[in-house]
Parts: sequence; structure tokens; C-alpha cells
Amino acid sequence: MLITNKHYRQNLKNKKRIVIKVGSSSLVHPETGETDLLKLEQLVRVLCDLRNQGKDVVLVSSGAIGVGRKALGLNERPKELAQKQACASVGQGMLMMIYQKLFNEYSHVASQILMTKHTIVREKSLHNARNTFNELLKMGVIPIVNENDTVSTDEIEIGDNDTLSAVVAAITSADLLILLSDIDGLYTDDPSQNKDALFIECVTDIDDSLYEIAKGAGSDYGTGGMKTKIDAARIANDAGCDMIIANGKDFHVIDDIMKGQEKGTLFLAHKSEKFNILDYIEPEKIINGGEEEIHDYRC
Ligand SMILES: Nc1ncnc2c1ncn2[C@@H]1O[C@H](COP(=O)(O)OP(=O)(O)O)[C@@H](O)[C@H]1O
Ligand SMILES: N[C@@H](CCC(=O)OP(=O)(O)O)C(=O)O
Repeated sequence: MLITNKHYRQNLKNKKRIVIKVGSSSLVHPETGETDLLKLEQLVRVLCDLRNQGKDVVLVSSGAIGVGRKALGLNERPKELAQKQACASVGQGMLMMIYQKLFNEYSHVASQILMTKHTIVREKSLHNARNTFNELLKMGVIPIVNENDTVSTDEIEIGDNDTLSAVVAAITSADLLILLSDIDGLYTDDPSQNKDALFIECVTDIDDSLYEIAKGAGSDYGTGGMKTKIDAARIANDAGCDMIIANGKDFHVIDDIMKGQEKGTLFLAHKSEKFNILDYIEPEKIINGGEEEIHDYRC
């Protein structure tokens, strides 16, 4: 039997636990960098409706640095770590205030979970994080996750929310991860650089050739570009979770995907028997007495 992309898409209707990641570029007006309130409202409405259908929903939301940067009147993307952390500290609170208000309007409860690499690599905190997610989802709450940028340093930062959302999908045993970006999905090259790039509907194997076509971020607000999205697919797919990259310019795309429509690029899950989240976490580099030591979390 020939199993087509169409066939896989129909299966998405039955997904029960969904992690949705929204990139900074989907939350701000590109011309001004100001928060796009109408889009946030649309996102919250679509997520509440998924909850009303009985699905478990987790939102991984970027945007803390972008929103904070605007509030602090910085016109350029901050480069210094302390500056990024200050922006995130301002922006995270502002974002949560908007999310809480909007979820409340639809009688749903949202919560905040901030994570760092240490949440994942320490057995006890990973266990606690998993239990907290499960308890919240059992109570019908919509957890809103971001990296704890205000305390993250190079050593403990996960670095990008694409990877973070895949980690969240793995530890919550989600069956679908949707990454919403500023582009329709994966192309054979970055379309902003190459007009002949072709759209890829479905990926069944993640190999080096995929990394060759996945380039960096396309906007001043994005982090990681397609490369970190392929990293995310590797984690999610190995953990047994399908993943889709789709365009977040209209958040109704979430609803279209859940109805089986062929939107975005689908990366198919293939559960790896020996899946261990630590295998996907970059080793920590520690400088000890001038010497660089590599701390591999798997040991
Ligand atoms: N092969 C590719 N296919 C599609 N987009 C690509 C590719 N390589 C690089 N990109 C870039 O990745 C960008 C999306 O990632 P990013 O800027 O990090 O946004 P986000 O904030 O949504 O995570 C696109 O706008 C595009 O310019
Ligand atoms: N944690 C950061 C976002 C990091 C990130 O990966 O950003 P993006 O590429 O916009 O998803 C923030 O909230 O600004």
C-alpha cells in the first residue's frame, strides 16, 4: 500500500496532546516590532478551542526579548547577554500579562513554566518538571513555556525555543509538535536568498543533506532559522512525536492542520527504542584553571 502525505495528514485529527511553538517573528508587527495584539488574541482563541475539543495543549512562546526590547526603547537587537536578559525580564512579564488576560476571557487557565538546560540534565528537576506538566494538563491548564532567559548563561542555556519545544514535547509525551514560523515550512534552500527553492511537504528521514539546506534566521527577531527546527524534529521524531513547521502569519493554520489539511512541512515520528533526552543536549564546556573541560551529561 502506498502511504501518502495525505494519509498521514488525516492521522493528525486524532492527536491528543499538542505542543505549539510560536516564534518571536509571529508575535510582533514586522514594520514596528510592536506586539501584534490581534494575532495574540487569535492564537489564544484557537488554543482555547483545541482545549474545548478535549485536547491537551502546551504553548511554547518566544517573544520575551523582542517585547522587552521594544518596551525599553531599544531599536537594535541586543547583543550583550546582560542586555538580552534585561529585555527578557521586562518582556516575559508583559507577555504573560497579555496571555493571562486573553485566556481568562475564554474561561481557560494558563500557567507559566520557565526552563533552563539544568531543568533537563538534573534527574530530579526533570522528574519534577514532568510531574508539574502532567498535573497541569490533568487539571486542564494550558502551560506557557519559555526559556528562563533572565538566569540563563552560555553554559546552561538551551539557546532556542525550537529545541526547547521538542524537549517539552518529549517530556510530556506529546503526539504532535507544531512550530509556527514566518515561513510556510521547509524549502530546498532559504527562499529569501534563493527564488528557485522548492517546498518540501513531508520528511521521513533526517540526515545530513537536510542540515545542508537548512540555513540561519531570516529576520531580526528570529533565532536559529531552519537549522534549530531540524534539531527539534530530530528530538521530537525520535521521541515518537510528529512535527510540523507551518506559517504563523494566520494562526487558524493550527485548526487547518488538526483537520488534516496539507499545510506546512510534516516530519514523521519513528520512535527510537532507546530514546534518552540527554543524548540531544549539547555537552557543557567548563573552564577549570584555564583548561576547557567538557561535561557530557550522559556520563
Ligand atoms: N531551507 C529553508 N527553508 C525555509 N526557511 C529557511 C531555510 N533556511 C533558512 N530559512 C530561514 O528560516 C527563517 C525562519 O526561522 P527564524 O527566523 O528563526 O524564525 P522563528 O522566529 O519563527 O523561529 C525563514 O524566514 C527563512 O529565512
Ligand atoms: N527565549 C527567547 C526566544 C528564543 C528563540 O528561540 O526565539 P525564536 O527564534 O523567535 O523562537 C525569547 O523569549 O525572546
